Amino acid sequence: MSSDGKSSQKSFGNKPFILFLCFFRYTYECLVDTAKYLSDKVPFKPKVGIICGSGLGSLADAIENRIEFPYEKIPNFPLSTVEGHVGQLVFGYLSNVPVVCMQGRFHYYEGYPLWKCAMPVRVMKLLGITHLIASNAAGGLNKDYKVGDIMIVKDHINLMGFAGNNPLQGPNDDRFGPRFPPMNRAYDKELIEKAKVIAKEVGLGDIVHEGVYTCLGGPNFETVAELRMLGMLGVDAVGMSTVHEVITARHSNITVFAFSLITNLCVTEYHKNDEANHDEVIDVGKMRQKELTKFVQGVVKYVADENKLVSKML
Ligand SMILES: O=P(O)(O)O[C@@H]1C[C@H](O)[C@@H](CO)O1
Ligand SMILES: Nc1nc2[nH]cnc2c(=O)[nH]1
Repeated sequence: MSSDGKSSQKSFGNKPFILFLCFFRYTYECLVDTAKYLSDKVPFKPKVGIICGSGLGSLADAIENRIEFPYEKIPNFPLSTVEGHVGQLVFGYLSNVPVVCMQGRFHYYEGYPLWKCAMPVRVMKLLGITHLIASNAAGGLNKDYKVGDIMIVKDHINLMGFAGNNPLQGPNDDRFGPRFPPMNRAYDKELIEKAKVIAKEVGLGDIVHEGVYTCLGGPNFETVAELRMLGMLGVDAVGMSTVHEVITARHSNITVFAFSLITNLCVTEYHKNDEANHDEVIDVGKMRQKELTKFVQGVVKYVADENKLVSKML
């Protein structure tokens, strides 16, 4: 939020007009409405936001003292339409830390513009989060990766942004963040280093990598030529999400940690006949759910201890 709280946007007094506007662009007032609907029903302020990727919804199952809001009940929220995405916002405690978790996310290929896909990040900011943990299922492009490995995201290539498709497109509201936010420190270096230690502690040590993620629009998986090009660009894992959520989070000065579960190996040879499919993506998520839950719990605990976030059960 800008210090003076001033905005370059006009604010409209009457509510019906605000809600009408929400169909075209999530104004600050519209998202305040959404956040207020939730905060009126949740007796604590979440400090860490979590986004569960495809097949990773089980990360939310460990949340205690939960309060669940199906997306269709939340004003102005889109709906999750993809298998492997439950479609609810879960408030509660993880490692005794107050959290809010998206059990299911939104994707560009579902027909939502990027600003709509990333709107829950702004709602979570308005609810009080200071840190975001984003997870996703991704294809492994780096030759060292195997199915079931974890890639901690050290950076991303905003491929969709190269064509100007960006969640921050359009008028900027200074109450969220600056017109031109820097992205060279998008992924918190300290959290990355600590996460590697935590990964070892939960038995993931020898399957954890650090790499570059990119998001394509989808819904198709990539061709051989596309993957070869991405490999030449230095991409280690390929997905269809996360980048626009991270850009939106960094715009609002949220500290970000993100990781990919490698659910399939990208096919970069014409003689190979393997084909990626969503069922396999979901299955790999199920295979890894126990260790990943412990991993995320460890990262959340570290964030709370390091930042002295309020951590008490109700
Ligand atoms: O939501 P994420 O990015 O984890 O899901 C990935 C991308 C597609 O939605 C899906 C394809 O199987 O996995
Ligand atoms: N774009 C993309 N997203 C994925 N999500 C899981 N696997 C893949 C993949 O191979 N490509």
